Amino acid sequence: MYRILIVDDDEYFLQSLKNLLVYKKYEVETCANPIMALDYLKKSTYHLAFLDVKMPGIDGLELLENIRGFNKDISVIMVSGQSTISIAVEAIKKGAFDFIEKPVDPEKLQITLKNALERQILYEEKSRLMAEIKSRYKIIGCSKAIDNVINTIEQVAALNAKVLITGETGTGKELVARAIHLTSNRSSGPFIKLNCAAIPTHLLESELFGHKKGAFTGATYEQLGKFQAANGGTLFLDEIGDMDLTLQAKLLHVLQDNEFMMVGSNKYVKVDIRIIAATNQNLFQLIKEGKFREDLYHRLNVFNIKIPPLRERPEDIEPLARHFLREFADTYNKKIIDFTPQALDELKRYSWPGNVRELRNVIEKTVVFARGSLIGLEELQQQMSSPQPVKDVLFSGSLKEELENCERKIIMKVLDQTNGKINEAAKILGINRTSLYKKKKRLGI
Ligand SMILES: Nc1ncnc2c1ncn2[C@@H]1O[C@H](COP(=O)(O)OP(=O)(O)OP(=O)(O)O)[C@@H](O)[C@H]1O
Repeated sequence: MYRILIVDDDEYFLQSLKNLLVYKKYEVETCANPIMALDYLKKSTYHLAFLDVKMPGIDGLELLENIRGFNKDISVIMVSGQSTISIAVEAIKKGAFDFIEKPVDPEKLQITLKNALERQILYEEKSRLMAEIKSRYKIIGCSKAIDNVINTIEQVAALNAKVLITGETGTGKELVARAIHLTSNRSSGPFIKLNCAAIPTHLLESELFGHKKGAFTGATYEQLGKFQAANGGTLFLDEIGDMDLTLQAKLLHVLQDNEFMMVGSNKYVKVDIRIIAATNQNLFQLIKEGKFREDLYHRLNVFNIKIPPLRERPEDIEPLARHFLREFADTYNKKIIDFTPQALDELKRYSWPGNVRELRNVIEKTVVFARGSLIGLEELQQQMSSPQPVKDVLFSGSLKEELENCERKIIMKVLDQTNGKINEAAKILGINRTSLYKKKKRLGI
């Protein structure tokens, strides 16, 4: 049953509106004191509130502002004896759902109530779905950015539309792609990932489309490609910015016509797949440089999900760190319950160039070596690749040069520690192998 709170200093109005609503089978409470109304709203759950605009102490608009400070969910309908358009507009701007005038016209009240409660049902359904997506796919974070990402996952999942996910390395692009797949009506089909940067260009075509026996030297048997493997499901093209121009043209053709030819074949094969692509590169820049086809970009970018780097959403660090702490304490059977306040501060202060992947790796290593039930600052710093705060660095060249020097030194040190083992070094640095290869090349290591 829907619960409604009516706040008005006019006892006669309170009682008559209450009678009307109780008659319509709503559960109603009344409050003649606006300050006390705040307590009511903090202690109990209501689906809807009627607030009188003119009340002694704090008026309805101020009360509305206060309520929005701690409760974004409740639908609020403002009620006024001498309404003006400007008050109504202001109320809507402050988050009211609608505005009704005294004396209340029962028919108008009925329509407003119906609309408000319908919005409430939708709102609750949306919050439930968002919470479910967060917990089912373990997408952790309380920032507005993460809420926006989840919102978009929920919107695009049911559509068959292509999605382009952008964001720096380690921000969670693959996690989001999997969440879209699992929330969609293709969830029982396969989710196939192809990392376009990890496969040499000459092999990528056959990886994507498959090849016939004898199609090229070494093709001793027929092999199906990722397109066929993903039939009925989702194909996740990671690092799409690294795909070579000739292959981009072929991919464009498949996206237009949903058909392709295996290497060495002259017959078209039809497939039913959804494409999700991701990149940590700036595709606009690549288009400008003639390295990425603009038409392909538009085909892939029907919906765009941009995941900001962790340093731009520091409020996510604490919930993520605690989540990974629980995960690894379980995995390694350790009785660790939390971080010390100093360790938490350090986590929040660091800029996380490798984003969530780096944070996850640091927490894993720290848990492995931890002794007590709390992770302290020192234990944590031992596992962080660059615990120095940025403000301690003395600049001598341009910022870009300094950053590159710093990056070069760290990568060389870690490579030295791991005897040149790329996989291990990438893990310590919190980036993937491909990114490490690219960085080595760019920095001349
Ligand atoms: N919001 C999040 N909540 C929980 N785990 C996360 C979140 N974001 C990222 N992760 C974890 O961080 C790690 C890296 O994420 P993922 O591989 O999805 O990043 P990516 O952006 O695809 O990286 P790359 O560009 O290097 O391929 C994974 O272990 C992933 O589960």
